[in-house]
Amino acid sequence: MTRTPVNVTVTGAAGQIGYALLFRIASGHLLGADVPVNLRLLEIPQGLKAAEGTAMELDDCAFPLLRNITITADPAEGFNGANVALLVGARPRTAGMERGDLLAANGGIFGPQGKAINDNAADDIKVLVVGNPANTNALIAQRNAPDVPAERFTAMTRLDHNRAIAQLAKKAGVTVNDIKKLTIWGNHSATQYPDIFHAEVAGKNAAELIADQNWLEGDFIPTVAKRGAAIIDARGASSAASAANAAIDHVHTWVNGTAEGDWTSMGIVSDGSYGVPAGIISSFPVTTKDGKFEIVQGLEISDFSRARIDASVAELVEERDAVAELGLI
Ligand SMILES: NC(=O)C1=CN([C@@H]2O[C@H](COP(=O)(O)OP(=O)(O)OC[C@H]3O[C@@H](n4cnc5c(N)ncnc54)[C@H](O)[C@@H]3O)[C@@H](O)[C@H]2O)C=CC1
Ligand SMILES: O=C([O-])CC(=O)C(=O)O
Repeated sequence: MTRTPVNVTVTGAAGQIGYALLFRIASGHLLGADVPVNLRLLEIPQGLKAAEGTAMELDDCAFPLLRNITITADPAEGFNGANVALLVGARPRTAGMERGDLLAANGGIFGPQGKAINDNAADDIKVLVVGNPANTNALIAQRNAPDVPAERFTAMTRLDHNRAIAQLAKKAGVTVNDIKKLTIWGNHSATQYPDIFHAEVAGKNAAELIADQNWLEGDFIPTVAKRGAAIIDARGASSAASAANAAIDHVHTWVNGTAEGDWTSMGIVSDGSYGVPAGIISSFPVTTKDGKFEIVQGLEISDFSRARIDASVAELVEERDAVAELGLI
């Protein structure tokens, strides 16, 4: 049976994440090895020529699943009929900046794109915001798309999730395959809280197995939370291939489901669970099935975890208030 192609829009297609992302979408890693895709590359006018070059290379791969490529600087055309939208296009930070410092530069991008999604995307649109500050940019896009169900707007904390899994696996001396139920709470920023208290290492509770509070507080949490800055310091540019990989993972898991006995982390519109104010876009532990996600409920939150979740959520509330002040939501 021939499946109907899925329309996937990528903004910032000519940027470094775009270059690492598009070839994997076209080769079937985003949605599945049997799902044909049409690519819509949305750029600003200055980025169109480079996007055309990338499209030439995509052609040259002769990907069996890639049906057609549209390149445009017009958001209405870029999001026309989109089933999946990856909002990557935004300025990256450089050394010495926090991601929140990008709010003024990037916030203005996401209102018009949210509106264009509202007016042009397919009814089943799923949106992942990657451009920083991702949670609050996702909030801006969501608030500008009143006809789209709020839960279709998500922000990427999967890179943090994957980073935390890698660090925990190293410490425990196991492979990443043995790590389950890791959670990133809060903002994709230095205040995020990577939580190992419910995580499992080969079926055993991670915090009890590691039993090393100094490592947890002095090494694991800051290493994960500040990894983006460490990459900028080492590479001279912000994470690209790992960010693209996380975007692929995020959407693949959303569409195809979490594994039995595991969950993932996604920035989603809070319903008030775990005391996170309803309406802000915060990272939670979620399970996914049939293209829908649910927050994992009933986890016991210790005082240690509570203080860290609250601090990150307080930052998200501040960011929400700042963009409200700027008239972006
Ligand atoms: N959530 C996460 O975990 C991560 C987020 N990021 C963020 O992703 C964003 C993109 O990073 P890079 O690809 O490295 O940046 P880049 O500078 O290489 O590429 C950005 C691209 O976006 C385009 N662009 C700018 N405004 C646009 C608009 N209004 N519409 C469409 N395209 C537009 C630019 O022309 C450029 O080609 C940055 O904000 C970065 O901080 C990066 C890594 C991880
Ligand atoms: O740190 C940055 O600016 C880029 C990013 O979001 C990450 O690598 O997590």
